[in-house]
Amino acid sequence: MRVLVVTAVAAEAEAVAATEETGTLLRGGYAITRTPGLHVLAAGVGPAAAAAGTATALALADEPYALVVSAGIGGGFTGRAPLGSLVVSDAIVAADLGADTPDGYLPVDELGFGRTVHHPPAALSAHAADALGAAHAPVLTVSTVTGTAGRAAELAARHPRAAAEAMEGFGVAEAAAVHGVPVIEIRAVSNAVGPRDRAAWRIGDALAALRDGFRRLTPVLQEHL
Ligand SMILES: O=C(O)c1cccc(C(=O)CC[C@H]2O[C@@H](n3cnc4c(=O)[nH]cnc43)[C@H](O)[C@@H]2O)c1
Repeated sequence: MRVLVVTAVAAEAEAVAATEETGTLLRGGYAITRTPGLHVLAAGVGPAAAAAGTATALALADEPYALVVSAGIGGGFTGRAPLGSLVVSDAIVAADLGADTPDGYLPVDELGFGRTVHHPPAALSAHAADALGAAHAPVLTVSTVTGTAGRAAELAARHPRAAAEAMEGFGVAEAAAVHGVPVIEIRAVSNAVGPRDRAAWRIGDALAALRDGFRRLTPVLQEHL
């Protein structure tokens, strides 16, 4: 069983891999840390970087991966995912991939092309959420971090079950789908989705939650993969 975990930055990769070993460079300049059963790639911030890095790692793998995990810190929707908590996706949703119209936002699938949702394996994601004490809910992928109450309310109304937003999950999922590999997303909440307030970020707490979450995840992966 081999799992590819894709983070945005090195601090997230270090929390996930929980090893003293430093990563090596994959073709394309991506840092990858290989531990038994878990390969952790830092692919950069945003859906495009995440898709490019994931696709590269999957294409260059000498053995197939059984699962791809998009992991890192994220924003939590108020009342749904508090600071320092974890969210395991039951859906990975592209929340700003579409068109603005006089009648409101239209997602790209309603425009007649592409898709906006990937569904992780249901039993695996439910078991993972249970083992991690995490919310089991949709995670939104955005290209622009939400920074106002108005935008937060708009997203919360459009996605009433969404617990978190981040910037990479949908890109990772698109690349995984091309390679026929299942995908889940795990986010540790570092900030609330809403008005910009950098002083309120709790990145250290979120990275600690991510580290603890991956320690609990290993037996779940062994059972399902
Ligand atoms: O400058 C800001 O106001 C600001 C607010 C939140 C996050 C950022 C980032 O640049 C971090 C992007 C990075 O972290 C993930 N992340 C963390 N919190 C959020 C969020 O609330 N919404 C979207 N992404 C978030 C993201 O996946 C990136 O990897 C800046």
